[in-house]
Amino acid sequence: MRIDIVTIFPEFFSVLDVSLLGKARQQNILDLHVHDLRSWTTDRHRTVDDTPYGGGAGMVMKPEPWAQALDALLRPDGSSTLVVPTPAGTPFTQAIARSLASTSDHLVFACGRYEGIDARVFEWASSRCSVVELSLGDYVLNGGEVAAMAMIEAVGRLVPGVVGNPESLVEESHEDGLLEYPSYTKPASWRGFDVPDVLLSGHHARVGAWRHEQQVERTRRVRPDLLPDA
Ligand SMILES: OB(O)c1ccc2cc[nH]c2c1
Repeated sequence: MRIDIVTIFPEFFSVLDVSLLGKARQQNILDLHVHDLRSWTTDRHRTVDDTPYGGGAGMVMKPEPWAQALDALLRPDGSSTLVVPTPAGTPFTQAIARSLASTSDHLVFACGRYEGIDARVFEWASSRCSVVELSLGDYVLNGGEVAAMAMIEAVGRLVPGVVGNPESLVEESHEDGLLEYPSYTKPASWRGFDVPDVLLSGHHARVGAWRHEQQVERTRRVRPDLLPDA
């Protein structure tokens, strides 16, 4: 999978050189490139923003630098997916992460700043690629970079070969629509707190049943909206 990120803060993504995603880059499993939007400006001040039509506070990102960047990065065959982090987007979920990981092999992340990107950019881009506007949650960040980082990690880890043991992806929160069960490791008794006996029983069927019960109970308590009869 190739991932391109366009931002005015390219240094923000230097963290993608470490950990699992960094290793995947070194192994050419993930082909990840970060671009400075100002590379596509033409004026002496490398301007990327201007005042909003209709008035109001803040500035809006100019359309032309974005169009120049996307013209350079989007695949001519229309197979790219343009991912736009925005508070006004569709809530990002594990299902969307799975969909992006399995149906797109080229993602371009457009990280906005200020009050956002001129809306015409996405109208223009929609004839050149799939445009997906996604929200990290019902709160507002100062720009798209933090959201893009979270989305890139959630998608990147699902790409085959990135996570060493694919089994570890199966029993995670949201993978089966439920929150994950509580996990424990040695010692069996710690500061007066004991690991549930069933986990020490060696009885796999009972362990499996207990873990599912824990998932349902935790989901009902913390995220009842995820339960099928919600
Ligand atoms: O909260 B967010 O996900 C988000 C995304 C993009 C921009 C651009 C300016 N503010 C933003 C906030």
